[in-house]
Amino acid sequence: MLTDPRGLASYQESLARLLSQVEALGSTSSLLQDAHGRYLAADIVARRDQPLAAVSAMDGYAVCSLEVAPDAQYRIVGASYPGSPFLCDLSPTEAVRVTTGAWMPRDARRVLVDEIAIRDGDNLRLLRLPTTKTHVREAAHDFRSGAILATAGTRLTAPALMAAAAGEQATVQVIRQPAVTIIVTGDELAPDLTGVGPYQTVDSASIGVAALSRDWGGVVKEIVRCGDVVEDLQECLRSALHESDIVVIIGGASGSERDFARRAAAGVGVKMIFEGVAIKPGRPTWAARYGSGDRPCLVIGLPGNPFAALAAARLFLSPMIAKAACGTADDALQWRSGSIRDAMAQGIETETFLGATLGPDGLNLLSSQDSSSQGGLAALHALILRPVKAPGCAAGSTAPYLQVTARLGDR
Ligand SMILES: Nc1nc2c(c(=O)[nH]1)N[C@H]1C(S)=C(S)[C@@H](COP(=O)(O)OP(=O)(O)OC[C@H]3O[C@@H](n4cnc5c(N)ncnc54)[C@H](O)[C@@H]3O)O[C@H]1N2
Ligand code: MOO
Repeated sequence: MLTDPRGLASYQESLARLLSQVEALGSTSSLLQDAHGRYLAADIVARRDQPLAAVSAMDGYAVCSLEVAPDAQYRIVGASYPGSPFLCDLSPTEAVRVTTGAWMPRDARRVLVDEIAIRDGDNLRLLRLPTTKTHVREAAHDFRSGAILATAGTRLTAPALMAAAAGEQATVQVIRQPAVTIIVTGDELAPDLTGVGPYQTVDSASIGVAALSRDWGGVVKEIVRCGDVVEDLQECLRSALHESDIVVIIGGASGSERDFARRAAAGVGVKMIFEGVAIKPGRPTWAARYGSGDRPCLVIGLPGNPFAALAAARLFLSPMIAKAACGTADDALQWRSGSIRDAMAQGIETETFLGATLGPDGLNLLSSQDSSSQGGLAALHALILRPVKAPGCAAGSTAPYLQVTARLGDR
């Protein structure tokens, strides 16, 4: 394996060290309607049979005999609709009007669908013979009370929420979402997006990193802006460390006399996990842990250059949040293989992640890969991995990529 000239560890090694410090948070109960996107801490067990009784699968007429003669005639004795059943005993010449989902009358065995029925007042005769299909959904044909509808660890996506609701689960046990505080450092950063002064920079990085955090299941408690003063940064850090599961510091990550993030963190008693990673962009990324026992807090320091901050957040922060929110980082580490539309030169001495757009015909590299570039970010869908000194390749070659926002692997 090639060694980084600065002695920094690889992405995989740094990520593994970081993730070994992350544990799934405890559980909490939530109303089902508020649990969208959350991970189940306990199985969802059906509290009822579904359906509770046999129901009609079609609009038509329920009759009690499976055998139907071509000249059969019936007297319609009532109507059963979903929510208002008509629960009579039927004689062989009686029929009950039913619509889809209505409880079948007792003893009714089949439904003669509207398409073959001719109704005249209370009398019913047939246009032609029915098929062998009964058009009846038997009681509990979907699931029985006690059936497991979703297992612990499942993400409550739209389909999973529907299953949980069908099982009559008004409240569910879900894993607590990690509370994320974002601290942004830099004297040059404008306090808000309106009225940015001539020597100021828009704080775009925190907006993107906050959104990415939410995408992966974090709750962003606060975005705190702080100047380049160690003591101020330490004060922000101290309160963030006590109120959050994850603290993100953007900027001030490299080593100049104006970069204070790591110095400030060291001064408030965090234990470094790594300081810099052999990747591009994102080399100055650092990580640390604060406290132990019940409520440790993890700190991730991102570079200030916006594309570098976003890429490093996707590579490190998303898996951290995913692991804290569901017990495994797998959902955030779904590497896929994609066809790259452009030819690529030989890889450099550092493992590189290239921004790309993902379309139906493969991946297109963004025109600028500069770590400060933001003009093309609206079309950023994926990060392509270029290993150290990867051989140059022609257009149409395949390479591993990670999607930036979408979860590919909902379990
Ligand atoms: N001599 C060296 N210089 C640099 C090195 C190095 O190894 N040796 N590393 C470079 C790399 S790589 C990166 S990435 C940058 C990032 O360093 P910092 O984390 O210390 O970033 P800052 O100095 O705070 O800011 C860099 C740049 O980004 C702008 N910025 C900062 N915060 C935000 C924000 N929230 N939103 C938008 N833009 C932001 C800031 O104004 C600067 O322009 O260091 C290289 N230098
Ligand atoms: O990590 Mo820096 O991201 O290359 O500009």
